[in-house]
Amino acid sequence: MSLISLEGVHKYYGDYHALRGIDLKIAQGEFFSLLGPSGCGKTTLLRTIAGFEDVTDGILKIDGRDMRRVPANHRPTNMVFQSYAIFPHLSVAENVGFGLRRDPRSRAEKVRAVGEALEMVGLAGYGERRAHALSGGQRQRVALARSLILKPKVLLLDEPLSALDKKMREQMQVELIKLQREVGITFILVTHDQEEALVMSDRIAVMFEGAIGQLGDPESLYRRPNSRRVAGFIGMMNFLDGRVGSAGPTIAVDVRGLGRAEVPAEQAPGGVAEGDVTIGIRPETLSILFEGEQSERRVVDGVVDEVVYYGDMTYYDVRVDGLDQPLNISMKNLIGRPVLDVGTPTRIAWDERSLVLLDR
Ligand SMILES: Nc1ncnc2c1ncn2[C@@H]1O[C@H](COP(=O)(O)OP(=O)(O)OP(=O)(O)O)[C@@H](O)[C@H]1O
Repeated sequence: MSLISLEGVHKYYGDYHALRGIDLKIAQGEFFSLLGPSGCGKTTLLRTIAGFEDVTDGILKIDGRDMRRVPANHRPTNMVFQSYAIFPHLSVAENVGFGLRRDPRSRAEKVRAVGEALEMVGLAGYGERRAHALSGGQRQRVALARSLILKPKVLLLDEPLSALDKKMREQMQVELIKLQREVGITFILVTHDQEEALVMSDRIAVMFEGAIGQLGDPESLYRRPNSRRVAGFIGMMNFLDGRVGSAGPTIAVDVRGLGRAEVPAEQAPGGVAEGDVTIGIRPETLSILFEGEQSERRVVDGVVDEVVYYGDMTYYDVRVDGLDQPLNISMKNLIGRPVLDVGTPTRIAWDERSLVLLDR
């Protein structure tokens, strides 16, 4: 049975239709992310699950129980906020134990619970520190410990890492995954950072304008986006014009600039009809053929138009006859492989298996 289930959930703020028929089931122990551009409704959906917003229409159940008229503080959920609202004048231990104020357990038991929670988030021994003397990452851990100590069934995280610098954010991502596996609590994360969602989640719902555009595990979202919008939001993608000649178990498609291709139907996850389509190709599935290299794959000629060097990778824009936009190609930098200059004539290898057929 799913821990959280939403059926036809709508939310209006006055006339504004913020959630437009959300159907979603989230399992016990899942790391689930809500991903989407600013204003798509992900925070609204999270706050609806938490009970800070009511459902205008539809059904929300947690643990089999209808949540209508169940206030936030009586739900088995706990929210960790973006602006880690910890009390600077209290000690770390006092902050973490804050939610146990009215708990009937003895003082000794509470002290033990605080110690356990601090240990979980890697802050054992920090209990006596004043909260204001902590780094951003440490404060975020205190906020987490403060939620975990309440033993919620579901932890709701609203952009919890957005205030941290890149290195710290990446470190905390790994720690959060480990922590979630250890405690086995369902995590629902709101993020607009696609990389964060891909790294951390078991499954992701990609949202646009109050609705779910696609729901899936990170790999299927990346490899088989069901629309141009999803494809453009997750990772880099080249979009080419194409024309479908016949659509059956394999789809015959004419890809402008590249040529004819036969594509298995599973590479059109959104479905496809005869006529004009958009074709997606990820930059890392195209490769530049360097001096003397041969390829079994299809090959097309081009000229290097732009080069961006990233240390481990180089990103090339390569002009190809018949295409309005250059192709974006990412190449791993290997020893003995030169970085090409702008203007270098080159050949590009591509593969029918990496084409994705998308709506226009
Ligand atoms: N209390 C409110 N009253 C009226 N409109 C609201 C309210 N809260 C949110 N909205 C609107 O609902 C839409 C969805 O907002 P929401 O905060 O859920 O988006 P989001 O996807 O979380 O975006 P962001 O990443 O910018 O936080 C927005 O257009 C927002 O302006």
